[in-house]
Amino acid sequence: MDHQILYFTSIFSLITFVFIAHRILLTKKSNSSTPNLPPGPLKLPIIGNIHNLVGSLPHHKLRELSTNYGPLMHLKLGEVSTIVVSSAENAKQVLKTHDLVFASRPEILATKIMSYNSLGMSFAPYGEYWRQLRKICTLELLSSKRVQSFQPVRGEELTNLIKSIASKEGSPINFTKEVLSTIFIITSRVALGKKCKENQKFINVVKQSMRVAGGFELGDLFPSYAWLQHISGLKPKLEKLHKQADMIMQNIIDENREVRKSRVNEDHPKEVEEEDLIDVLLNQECLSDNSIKAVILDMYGGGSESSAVTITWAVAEMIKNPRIMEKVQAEVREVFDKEKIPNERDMEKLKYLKNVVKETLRLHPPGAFLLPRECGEACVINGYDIPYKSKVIVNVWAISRDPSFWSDPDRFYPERFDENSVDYKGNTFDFIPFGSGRRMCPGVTFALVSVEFALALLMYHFDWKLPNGVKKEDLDMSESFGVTLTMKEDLYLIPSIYHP
Ligand code: HEM
Repeated sequence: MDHQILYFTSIFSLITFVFIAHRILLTKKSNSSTPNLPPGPLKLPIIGNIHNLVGSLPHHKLRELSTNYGPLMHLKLGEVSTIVVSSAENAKQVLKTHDLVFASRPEILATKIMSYNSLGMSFAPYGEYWRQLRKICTLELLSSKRVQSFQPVRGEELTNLIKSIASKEGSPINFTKEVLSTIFIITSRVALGKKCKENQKFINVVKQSMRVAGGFELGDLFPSYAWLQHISGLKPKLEKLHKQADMIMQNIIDENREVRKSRVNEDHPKEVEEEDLIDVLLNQECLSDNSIKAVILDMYGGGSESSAVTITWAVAEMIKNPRIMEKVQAEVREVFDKEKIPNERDMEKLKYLKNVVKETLRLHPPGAFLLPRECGEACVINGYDIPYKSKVIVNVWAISRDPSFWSDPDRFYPERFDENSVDYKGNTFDFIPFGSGRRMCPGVTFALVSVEFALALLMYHFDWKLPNGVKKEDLDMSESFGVTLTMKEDLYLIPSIYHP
């Protein structure tokens, strides 16, 4: 036994030694040909700047570092050359001036496993395949017309949410969970159809994989050492979740194919308005089953938590600022009362509520770093060399709190948008919660309709207060960094019915 322990310790020490020696040699070699990189903190052998990220949340830490090293910063995270962008001007350089150079995404273990080797739109390499998917998504899946056609599904599920909350009147509810579940169910029904029996199981698998995939992964930081992927245990966890998700989705696809066949035989195919996203995808002959499954996962991964978390942050901010909540409630109640019944069509009249959503996305962008980009060819920005294959992180969270653009930047103040006509199109680089350029979020319309209408209903039907005598000043607004920037603690609130 002792011999065995000695044997394994020696092997382990030898591997560690070879690894460290190899890294030091590589670091020296690359240092000798270092181009004029953007400034950044001193890089340590092997780990580079990983230690600089320890201690607080990554978006906070990177903003702190950028105040010392500037809005275009170079870090080495393990093996990965990383460019951090922390100002609107530099974001414009990356996302507009050099849009084409930065149109790809780096390969990430989680999406490689979950999205069938990055077959989804979010992480597909820039090129013909991605263009095809993007076209299908913008013209077929997420066009305004299609988003409108899902109005009954959204209406029904949001009504269920209101009913469920009303039944718990007077007692604390887990607001975060209630909203997240509803948004997941809406996505599920829109993507997979109402009758899918396994929706709830699928939702759970997707939720789990998002939990597991958030954060920096050791294997992604040292891509040339594939064995590191096994150390964190992430790979087997993701593989297991992928298998479960794959089985459920494949069943749904097969079932849908059967139904379509029998409908064609009976000579009454589905009307366009009845089509779920899966029908639309099955209509595209160019897509393999794996591509269809990867795109469905995009809808969940991209759309569910980000929309739900925006609603939760908005309500938390309003709880802290009762004046704002009262103003929103007065507006919503006046508009909806006039029409007798809440209706998505009246959303255009809710100017102040729309400002509240904008202000929420400014202070709490769900994608604090957008989705990462990759430098497709060496280029120069502001006189600095950006190496080929560098990973690019745009710290949107820092940009939308930049005091040189935003007065009193940390204050939740929706009125700032009364005079500021900034929109979500990604042309004003101090406000880019949905990104910008060719990889900008294709789900903006879908997201805004869900977020704004859900908020309007929650403000129309209920008054809200904190439970157990918690004062608004004591509400914990700490963040948790993951696939999306969520509240660290679930938000608990007591509803009282205003409009039954
Ligand atoms: C409040 C809600 C949402 C926010 C804040 C958000 C934000 C973002 C951001 C920042 C990106 C990266 C953009 C870039 O790299 O420039 C993105 C990409 C993406 N989003 Fe969203 N998103 C939201 C909702 C949705 C919804 C509802 C869907 C679909 C149903 C969706 C689907 C996608 C997809 C597929 C991509 C990848 C696009 C590509 O790489 O070509 N998102 N989103």
